[in-house]
Amino acid sequence: MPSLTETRAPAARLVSISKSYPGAAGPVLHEVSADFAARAMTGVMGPSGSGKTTLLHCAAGLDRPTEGQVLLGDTDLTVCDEKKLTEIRRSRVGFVFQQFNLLPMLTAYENVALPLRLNGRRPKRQVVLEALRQVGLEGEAERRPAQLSGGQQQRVAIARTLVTEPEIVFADEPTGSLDRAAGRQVMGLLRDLVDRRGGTVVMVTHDPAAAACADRVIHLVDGRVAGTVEAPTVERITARLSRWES
Ligand SMILES: Nc1ncnc2c1ncn2[C@@H]1O[C@H](COP(=O)(O)OP(=O)(O)OP(=O)(O)O)[C@@H](O)[C@H]1O
Repeated sequence: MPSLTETRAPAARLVSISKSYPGAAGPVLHEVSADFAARAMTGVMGPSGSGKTTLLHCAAGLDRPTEGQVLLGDTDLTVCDEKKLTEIRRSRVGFVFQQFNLLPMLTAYENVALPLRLNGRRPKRQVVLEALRQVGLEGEAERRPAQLSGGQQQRVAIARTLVTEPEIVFADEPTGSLDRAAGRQVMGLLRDLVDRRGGTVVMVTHDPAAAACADRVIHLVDGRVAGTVEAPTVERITARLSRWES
């Protein structure tokens, strides 16, 4: 029987992408193909240097593959000019980074309102407060990032993503700077985004506990897809990791 993630049309798709950096010995990604199912969470795992962040950046239109196609819905990102890519990143894609990437001089409220301003929209106060409420931080709206814990800062970053209602959220090690409890809370929010709001998440992680929250895990080794785990659990991920990486 096909899995849940196989029966849904992909929100994004990599078609045989390769990526080389100028001056580097060889390609970092070798003809990688992957479908990121809509309304699902896909984890991307692999050893350090295996190309996870490069893959995420190519999929999100932050970088361009040297060869191959990147489809976001029906849009081929590899033929878009920079202006179009910027517009797509602002309006259709959300990002969550390991280091939160909040602007330190802005309050939590202002950080969450920022993507709407950048999109030329005048943020409605209720909309911004509702995004903060969804991550449990409506009471912290006037605090600056330095006045918040790491977990709270990441939750503000998630609220900043929710507020634009992106088609797809790319998260690069979203729990990598957090303790276990804060990491669990952040994963709960990303899971809610998929389960309650019909969102799509693609997440790079080293953490088997975070990856076990995904519907499917893709494993990269030396810039190639070494395998996938459907309906992953910590035990299955750990067992596969040791097999693929040995
Ligand atoms: N801008 C760049 N220029 C040249 N080489 C790069 C660049 N970015 C990444 N690389 C190289 O590409 C390879 C893959 O890097 P990437 O960051 O995608 O791996 P990763 O799997 O995300 O690693 P990690 O888990 O350590 O973050 C590494 O060898 C890295 O040194």
